[in-house]
Amino acid sequence: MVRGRISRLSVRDVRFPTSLGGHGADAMHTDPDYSAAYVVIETDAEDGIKGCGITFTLGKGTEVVVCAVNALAHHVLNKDLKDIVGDFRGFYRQLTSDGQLRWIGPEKGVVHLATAAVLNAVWDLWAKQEGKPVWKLLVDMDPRMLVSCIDFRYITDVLTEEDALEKQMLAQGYPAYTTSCAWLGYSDDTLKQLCAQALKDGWTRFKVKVGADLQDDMRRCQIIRDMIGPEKTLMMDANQRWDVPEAVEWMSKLAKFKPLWIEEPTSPDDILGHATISKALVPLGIGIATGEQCHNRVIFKQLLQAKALQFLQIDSCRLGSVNENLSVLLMAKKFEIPVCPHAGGVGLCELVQHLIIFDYISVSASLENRVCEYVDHLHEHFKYPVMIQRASYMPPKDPGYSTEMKEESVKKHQYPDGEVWKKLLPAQEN
Ligand SMILES: C[C@H](O)[C@@H](O)CC(=O)C(=O)O
Ligand SMILES: [Mg+2]
Repeated sequence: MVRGRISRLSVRDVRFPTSLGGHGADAMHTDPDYSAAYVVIETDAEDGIKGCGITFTLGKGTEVVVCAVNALAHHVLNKDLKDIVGDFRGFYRQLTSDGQLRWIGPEKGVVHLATAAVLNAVWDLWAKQEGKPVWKLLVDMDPRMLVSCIDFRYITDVLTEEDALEKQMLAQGYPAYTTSCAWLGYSDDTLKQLCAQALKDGWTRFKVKVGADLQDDMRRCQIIRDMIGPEKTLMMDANQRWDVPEAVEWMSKLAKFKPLWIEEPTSPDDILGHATISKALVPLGIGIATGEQCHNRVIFKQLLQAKALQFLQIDSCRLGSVNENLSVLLMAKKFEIPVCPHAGGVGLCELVQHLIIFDYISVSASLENRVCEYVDHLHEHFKYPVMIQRASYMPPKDPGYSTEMKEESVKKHQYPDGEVWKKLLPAQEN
């Protein structure tokens, strides 16, 4: 039973100095410090249960997301949780359609990242109170209640509430792929060492970062293909580095390494550009994957309508939490496009596993061409870290959205006053 009135919302800027090890680097984001705006909401209920939510950032700018969370706080404070989840669509819309704040969105950028962090905390709180992991809360939910969480505004031309009520169920662990071996910040030796270890650990699908330098890409892709052999799956990720013709030309040269997909070949806003690239590369056996920087459900709708992608990558912290992701999962089902979520960062694996397990059980009922990203960084800072077995995500059992961070990790990494940053900042200033 949901209970309590939201009595407190706090938000902290938590940063991990991942750039020091080259972790997370790609052709456009060369020195990311994986970070999060970390939201905790409390209620006046006697159970003392807190809801924790994050959104993922790359270091600088997290303070801006923190400001945006604070600007949204008045929509959450003093609300009964029962009223929020009883009209979740209305609450979602209240956050995303604030008559003043929407000017600096709408439903995109910093204000949408902040919305995701707040709503992720609400979902965590709700699931903890129900004593279920979020995926199970969703699976068990009456379909009418489920669709009542979705804001169908702007997508009724492809998906209506009636369409959404026709989906079905099943259950299992979820196949994963690894990105951890081949960040652009890694030397060839590190790449080889991590790839050998990943093979030993049973990984069969690997993603490599490309796009900064063609000769470099050819060499690194050759190393990986030689190591994993012809049968295992290779994906490539350019992180928006190219113009449209450049993407086609570059990938035509990398086609010999047989990538399943090229991810984010160009600007995430260029729907027709993605369609052009897709038209050119699909005949070479290369699909287009995108979504980790897709603003909202409307852009996903248009990518689907334009046949601009073959693999759809939802992100648990960029869209408006579970609510908006539900609408995208249902649209992907309708267009028969497999969902292969973006994960990694700080906590993205922890969150998105709930969405993809729900997708499999309740929406797609298929594993064909479906795989969820896994990145082996920063899980030790979470109270309920992901569990990977035989290169698959095992369904989380703890109540909530797996969003809660260990308090000592938050304290240590809080920016700029945490122990880690107090040591690092004077060194970086010199
Ligand atoms: C900056 C991030 O590490 C980015 O490269 C992640 C990404 O594109 C992915 O995991 O995919
Ligand atoms: Mg990517």
